[in-house]
Parts: sequence; structure tokens; C-alpha cells
Amino acid sequence: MKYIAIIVAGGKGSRMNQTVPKQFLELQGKPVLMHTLEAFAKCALKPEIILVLNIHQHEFWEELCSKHNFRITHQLVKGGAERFDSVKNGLKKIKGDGVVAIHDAVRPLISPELIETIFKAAEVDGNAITAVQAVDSVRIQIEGQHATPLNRNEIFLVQTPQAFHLKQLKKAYLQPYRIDFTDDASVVEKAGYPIHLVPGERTNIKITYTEDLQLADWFLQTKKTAD
Ligand SMILES: Nc1ccn([C@@H]2O[C@H](COP(=O)(O)OP(=O)(O)OP(=O)(O)O)[C@@H](O)[C@H]2O)c(=O)n1
Ligand SMILES: C[C@](O)(CO)[C@H](O)COP(=O)(O)O
Repeated sequence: MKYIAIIVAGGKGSRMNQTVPKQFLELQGKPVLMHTLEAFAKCALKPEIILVLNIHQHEFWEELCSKHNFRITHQLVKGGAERFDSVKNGLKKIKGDGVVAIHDAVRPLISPELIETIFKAAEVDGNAITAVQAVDSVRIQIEGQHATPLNRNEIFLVQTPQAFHLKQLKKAYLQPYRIDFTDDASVVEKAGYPIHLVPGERTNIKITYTEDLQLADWFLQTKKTAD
């Protein structure tokens, strides 16, 4: 079986409010994005890596690779206006059959072991989506109404990687973009495929706000000390 990873890094990081998009910010001495690619390169299944980046940042990325002597083989593809478009651009580069894992560049703490689990689970079930169970109490509030509680044992917070048979993904990504396509699972589900959840990792945080970068730094520092 062929394993392919699409790492989406085409975003602006507007919620982070920095001059450089968050995927390029330094984490333990190197850009966030390099940690993410390293995790995939360390996965025992040795997936082929496709990196989706805004076209105006390709040169900058190549400079960063030289500066950090970064040698992991990957194919560079141009990003799109929405995450959906970036994934679509990555998919266009894939020929033949295989299992494809899509991952946010800004989740640099993903473990190589979870990547392998996700690929293998998708191979069996058609797709595999990482998620962790809610630990806080959860309520839903519809505009103009009082907030009502939900059963947190039934609430899962969805992460990436999300892996799929290429056939499912290609069919799903023929659909037009919708605002409620917040991840790949929502696109594939809309195309008629049931979604399979796999336990994620609580440390696999998405760097969205400044404090997330501080938290990621702490996790990595702690891991380094433990190793
Ligand atoms: N047009 C886009 C938008 C997002 N992404 C990627 O999708 C992942 C998850 O998106 P998010 O955390 O929302 O990143 P940004 O869009 O950069 O952040 P923000 O919404 O704060 O601007 C990120 O790795 C981001 O680079 C992408 O490849 N192409
Ligand atoms: C794909 C994702 O990371 C799954 O949790 C999430 O939906 C991305 O959301 P964002 O608003 O684009 O950060």
C-alpha cells in the first residue's frame, strides 16, 4: 500500500496576530512546520510527503530549509484561499491508489506512532479520524436561548491527522466548498461515507493563539528532559 501525507500550511495565522504566519514561528530553535514534517518522516510507514504552502512563501520556506539544513524530502504545492482549497491542491498531485493522511502543519506535537495507527486504521475502515473525548462540562447555546448541557461522554474533539482511502477523498473533494467544511471528515461525510474515530493525543494541540506556542514549547522541553 502507498501512504501519502498532505501537510496543510497555507494559512495566514490571523488569530495568532504575528507578522510571520504561525507555521514559521520558532519552536525549540526551528520552525513549527519542521517539527511536523519530522514526525511524518519518523513514521515507520515512510509516507510520501506533500507540503501545501502559499505560493508567496515557497522561496522563504526554501531559505529556511537551507538555514536549518533541513533535508526531509517533500513535494511543495501552492495553497488555496480556504483550507479546503489547499487540501484540494495537494490531492491533485496524487496519482494511483493509496491511503492519504491530511494533517495541520500547526499541530507539530503529533507522534510518529499515532500517524502509523491512523494510516493502518484507515486502510481497514476506509477512514480514520483522530479525536479526544471532552474533559470539561459541555453546553450548547443556540442564539436567543439558554445554554443547555450535553453529555460529555458523547462529545469528541476532532484533531488531525485524518486519513482516508484516496478514492473517498477524491470523490468528496469534487463537492463545492461549504462553510461547515471545517475539516476533511466533514467533507468526506457529506459525500456519504461514515466516519471512524480513533483515540487522539491530548498533546497534539493546534497552535492557534500565542499561549498554544508556549504550551507546545513546554511539552517539547519536558519530553527532551525525559528522553
Ligand atoms: N487557506 C488555508 C487555510 C489554512 N490552512 C492550514 O490549515 C491548518 C489549520 O488552519 P488554522 O489553524 O485555521 O490556520 P490559519 O488559517 O493559518 O489560522 P487563522 O484561522 O487564525 O488565520 C493550518 O496548518 C493552516 O496553515 C491552509 O493550508 N490553507
Ligand atoms: C482541521 C481541524 O484542526 C480539526 O480540529 C480544525 O477544524 C481546523 O480549524 P481551523 O478553524 O481551520 O483552525
